[in-house]
Amino acid sequence: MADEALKRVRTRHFQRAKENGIKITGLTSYDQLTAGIFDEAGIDFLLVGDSAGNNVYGYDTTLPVTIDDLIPLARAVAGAVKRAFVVADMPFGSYETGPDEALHTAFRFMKETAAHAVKLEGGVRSAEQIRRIVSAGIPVMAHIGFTPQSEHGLGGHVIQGRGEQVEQLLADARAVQDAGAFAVVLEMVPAEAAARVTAELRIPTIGVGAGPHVDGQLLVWTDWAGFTKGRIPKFVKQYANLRQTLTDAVSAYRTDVEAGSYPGPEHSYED
Ligand SMILES: Nc1nc(=O)c2c([nH]1)NC[C@@H]1CN(c3ccc(C(=O)N[C@@H](CCC(=O)O)C(=O)O)cc3)CN21
Ligand SMILES: CC(C)C(=O)C(=O)O
Ligand SMILES: [Mg+2]
Repeated sequence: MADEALKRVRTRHFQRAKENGIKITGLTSYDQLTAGIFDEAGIDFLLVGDSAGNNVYGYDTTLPVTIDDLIPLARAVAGAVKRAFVVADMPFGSYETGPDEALHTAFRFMKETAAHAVKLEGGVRSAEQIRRIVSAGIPVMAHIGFTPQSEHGLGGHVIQGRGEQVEQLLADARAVQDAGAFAVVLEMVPAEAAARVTAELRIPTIGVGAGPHVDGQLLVWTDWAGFTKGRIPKFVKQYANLRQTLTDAVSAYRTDVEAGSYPGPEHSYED
């Protein structure tokens, strides 16, 4: 979506990008420093993901994450951007009981942070929630395919939409579009299935492990930057090796302090 250099990204720009065949780029962010860097680099949208559970809070899954865990992060990210569209992820247990709960949660993110939209997981099963939030004037990004909040129900990190399952994926995609979502994330689905969804929908598809035939891409920034500890999904391309960079830096610091070579005169004050 590269042009419109300084104008804020809006939902209509997502729509226009799809219509004009211009790819949309997204990354997660959980803090103001990365948000500022990604925004200045022209990333179109930043997701304050509940993947903060793994990447900020040290949980094994996203399930324990609460609204109160995410609000300060969403405030930091939204406060740091000039152009990027900021999406706040609704955590597990904050919208499933019904449209009233979903709208209440969306109101909290919109009133207590400067985010521009919310995201929630689920297709057909979340359509009424999406409809209610959208009817209150809040844009919703949907999320179908592999939905990490249902990891246990889905039996692990299992690719969704293979073979006959593509019909369910298409039904979910139609349901979120009909409910008024402005875009839909497709996570861990075969490239062919994502291509079918993308061709059928009017709204843009954002792939996370969904191959190239989608309208945009999204990655968890710590995966993409080589910061994540442990296994990263196959779909991630690593663009940096932050973990190694920081490991080398901290070893050098420790060595210097132990050897008495830091701080030197240039880091010390005179009387
Ligand atoms: N987009 C995204 N969704 C996630 O759920 C997620 C991330 N990123 N990144 C951080 C963690 C790490 N997660 C994952 C998810 C999948 C694999 C994985 O290895 N998947 C296999 C395919 C599934 C399988 O057959 O097990 C792979 O080869 O990619 C690893 C870590 C879950 N988390
Ligand atoms: C991986 C993306 C889609 C997400 O929901 C998150 O980072 O929380
Ligand atoms: Mg999430």
